[in-house]
Amino acid sequence: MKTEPRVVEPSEWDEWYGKVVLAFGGVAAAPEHTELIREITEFDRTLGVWDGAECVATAASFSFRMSVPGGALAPTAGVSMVSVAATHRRRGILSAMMRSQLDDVRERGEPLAVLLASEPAIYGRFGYGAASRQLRADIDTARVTLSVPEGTDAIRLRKAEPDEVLADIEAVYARQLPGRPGLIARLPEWDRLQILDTPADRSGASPLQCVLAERDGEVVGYALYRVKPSWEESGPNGTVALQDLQAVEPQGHAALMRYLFGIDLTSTVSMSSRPVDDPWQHLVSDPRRCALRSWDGLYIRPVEVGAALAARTYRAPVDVVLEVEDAFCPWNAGRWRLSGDADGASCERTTDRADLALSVRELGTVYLGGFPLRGLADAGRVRELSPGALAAASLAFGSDVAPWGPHNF
Ligand SMILES: CC(=O)SCCNC(=O)CCNC(=O)[C@H](O)C(C)(C)COP(=O)(O)OP(=O)(O)OC[C@H]1O[C@@H](n2cnc3c(N)ncnc32)[C@H](O)[C@@H]1OP(=O)(O)O
Repeated sequence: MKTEPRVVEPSEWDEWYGKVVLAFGGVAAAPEHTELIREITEFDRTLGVWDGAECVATAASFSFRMSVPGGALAPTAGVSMVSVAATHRRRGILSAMMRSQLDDVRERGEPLAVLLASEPAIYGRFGYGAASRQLRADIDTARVTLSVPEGTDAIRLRKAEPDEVLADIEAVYARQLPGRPGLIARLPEWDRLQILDTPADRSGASPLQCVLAERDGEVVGYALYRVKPSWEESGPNGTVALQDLQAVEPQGHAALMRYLFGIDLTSTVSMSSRPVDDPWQHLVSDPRRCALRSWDGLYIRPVEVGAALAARTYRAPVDVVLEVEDAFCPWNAGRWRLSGDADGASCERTTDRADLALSVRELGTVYLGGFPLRGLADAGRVRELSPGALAAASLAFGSDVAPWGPHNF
């Protein structure tokens, strides 16, 4: 069998997408969901592997722009829908697709690739590092109270149908982009994917609901959520399942959270993908009763190390030579001098002595500023070769705002 991945023709897409669905458990999405996925498909970035007439593996990427520390939007390949048929697994097909895809991303001049992994163990070997975490919480709103900041009462809340206020929602999301590393600028049609609402998406909960936060008539935040009712011997015990919440100011955020806490007949607000520094954590009376925990979030792969490191800014001045190891994309291997500060950076090849040694995967982990280089050094994954270099670089790479990837793909 020829395992060479090749680009998928539009006429092959149904077969191709059917294999994606099968690999993820075989539960077909609603027809409108499938149609939307087809519409957002970039066919020249959609790979398949065929065994005769049968598609046995899939991998797609999208032409995203991702917010990096400093606020620039860096061209980034968004990798998704990766699968290999159970009949063809563990014979190197994923590796062949990753090879082909990363070569293509490089040719396109995109310095970074990003993905959300179905399983954390898959992508490290291809140079992807876990770069953010996503906060999960189940807040006991019957017992936990919220103290909102002064001025919150000036926010007006308005219920709306998500599709009728999509432009307002998107305007708030777009305003967030430069301030939070990891956010992905929305491509055309992807806005509709975020509010897709078919019975299959609901798992027994209500249709998607939307509440807007307005100040003086201007939309400053929104929450998208469902309510899952539950009736028990002791009374109503429903759950508010938060899908997305964005606010451009503290009072908007607090007003939306207070609203969610107060929805009648519910006693839990549940969330599975929030930034680890989500501000409501500073407003609650009892964080223990919020059942806080976290998952891995974005996985970042510097595809062109020099361009990737020059695309972001640095929290403190840095001038460091990195010895980078990259077995899968050897064009990155070797020494790079990174010089930068809060205004910009350059990263060029050098023959100077190295200050720090690390693999490209570790560079991916620290790229968005969510994990310190210091922690990786303590784990033995970064080596300090010049005394003092680690502390300076660790400070410079950090971000005051935690990276977060709420954009589904
Ligand atoms: C961004 C996304 O789309 S995430 C979605 C990923 N897809 C899925 O989870 C769907 C279900 N799973 C699958 O389709 C497949 O099992 C895949 C795509 C994860 C792996 O495909 P395969 O063709 O079997 O992988 P391949 O044979 O190239 O394996 C390469 C190496 O990765 C390892 N590997 C592959 N999958 C996994 C895994 N799930 N966990 C740990 N290691 C893995 C293999 O053992 C192999 O290691 P080796 O080089 O040391 O021998």
